[in-house]
Amino acid sequence: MLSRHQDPIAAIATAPGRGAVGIVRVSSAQDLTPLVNVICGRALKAREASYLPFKAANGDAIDQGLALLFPAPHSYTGEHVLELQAHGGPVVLQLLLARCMEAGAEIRLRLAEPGEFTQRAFLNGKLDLAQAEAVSDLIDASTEAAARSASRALAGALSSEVGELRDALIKLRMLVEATLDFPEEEIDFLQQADALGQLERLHARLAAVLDRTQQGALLREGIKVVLAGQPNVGKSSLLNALAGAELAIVTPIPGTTRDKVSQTIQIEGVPLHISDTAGLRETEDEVERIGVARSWDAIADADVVLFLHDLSRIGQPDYEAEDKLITERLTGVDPSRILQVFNKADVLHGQDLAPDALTLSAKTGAGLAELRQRLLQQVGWHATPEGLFIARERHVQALKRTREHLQLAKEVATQQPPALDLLAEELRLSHDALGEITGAFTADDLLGEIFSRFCIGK
Ligand SMILES: Nc1nc2c(c(=O)[nH]1)N(C=O)[C@@H](CNc1ccc(C(=O)N[C@@H](CCC(=O)O)C(=O)O)cc1)CN2
Ligand SMILES: Nc1nc2c(ncn2[C@@H]2O[C@H](COP(=O)(O)OP(=O)(O)OP(=O)(O)O)[C@@H](O)[C@H]2O)c(=O)[nH]1
Ligand SMILES: [Mg+2]
Repeated sequence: MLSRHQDPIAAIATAPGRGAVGIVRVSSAQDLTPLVNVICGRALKAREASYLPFKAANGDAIDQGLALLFPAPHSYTGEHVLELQAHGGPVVLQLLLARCMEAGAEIRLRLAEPGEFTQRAFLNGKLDLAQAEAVSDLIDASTEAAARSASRALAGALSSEVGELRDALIKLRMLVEATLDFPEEEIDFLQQADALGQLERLHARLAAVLDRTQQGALLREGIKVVLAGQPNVGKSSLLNALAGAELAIVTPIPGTTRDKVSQTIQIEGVPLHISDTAGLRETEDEVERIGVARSWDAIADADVVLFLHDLSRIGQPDYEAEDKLITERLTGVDPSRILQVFNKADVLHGQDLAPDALTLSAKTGAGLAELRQRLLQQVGWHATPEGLFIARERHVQALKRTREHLQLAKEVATQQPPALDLLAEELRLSHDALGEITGAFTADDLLGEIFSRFCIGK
């Protein structure tokens, strides 16, 4: 019996809906000649487009289109791949897919699951896991910078950085393992080869790759920013100013915003998921109270909280007391995630504000450019998008685990005499963690999870 990963599969590869051209594709470990003969009416030359009618079971043409056969292993999946490029109507493509299923019944053709074509490309060694993820990230890219860096990751930018680290790690492992086999020479051997120096250089290189990977992950995941503060300080006005659109309702009435309003904007290609929230205050109004509870949830979940203050009310006892209450409740939030922002600078300029406080006007736009820079700085964005590759939090975590084991290895190696078996073990664990990025050591359920997030036909 064939395993799930060897069944022939078929899907519509193009986006649902109407389009100029639509593609049905089939991938199979077995020869596709019989299927081609039935649907195309003749044999196809390898990797050459042929214009012909796609035949229904009764011999009628479903459509006239281009057929392409990529014999294994020279295809996207590494298997035999047939592409039927038809006119891009949803009904035509459904008919064509149904026709493939019917004609492919004999080879037990089934519908592909999301990401299954790319999963096969991975399983057949056409792409490693980081590249396969980049395929999905390229399709999902929401900014130009994200698309460019996904394309670089697809071309293997992250993979080759990881590959270089891995090669250095393997060299070191071999040295330590060899030393373990000749205990009488052990210390000399390691010293001669400058094992500690190698370890330190590897550690430094890993730090550089980790930094670039973190930048790449920022580009993919973006940052959650929450606008918080008392009613009427200008949170909704600031959201609108940052988004450049009238998204949230603005009025002089305190308590205008009840529900969270969110919008994704980009700064230098980094996606910022901004949420405007209900003004924080004690209230008898039930709807507003629910809104305020949601504000606190949003604050707890944010990467950055912009705590807004109203310059025109600073010094007023009621206002100050309310701000103090909010400040007290914010002590549960990591202070490095909070930015103090003083709004309405057009009315009144800063008095004795904290030195790192931001002063701006949502109304005139003064100070917004500085806010944008501070937001990027706050989340550690220091890259120029050129040469960057897209990455995921998963990659960052794997690199951090790699670093932890290297750190432990360094500690063992500096002891006198070093415990060689421990050193070997830490290097092995480090190597395993690194391997998770490209999929050399990756659990099946994680693979399933990664590919299930792709679109169907990819
Ligand atoms: N029509 C069509 N366009 C497409 C795809 C596709 O599957 N079909 N792709 C899919 O998502 C992307 C391109 N990816 C591809 C990757 C490898 C091969 C391929 O045939 N590789 C062979 C031969 C390489 C060569 O000629 O140098 C190989 O790897 O052996 C094809 C498409 C984007 N455009
Ligand atoms: N002069 C001046 N007025 C502003 C500025 N920003 C907001 N306002 C005014 O302040 C009032 C409240 O603004 P909103 O943006 O609705 O305030 P909010 O913080 O969202 O208020 P709630 O939704 O009630 O919590 C409106 O009348 C705005 O026009 C500013 O920079 N300068
Ligand atoms: Mg509001």
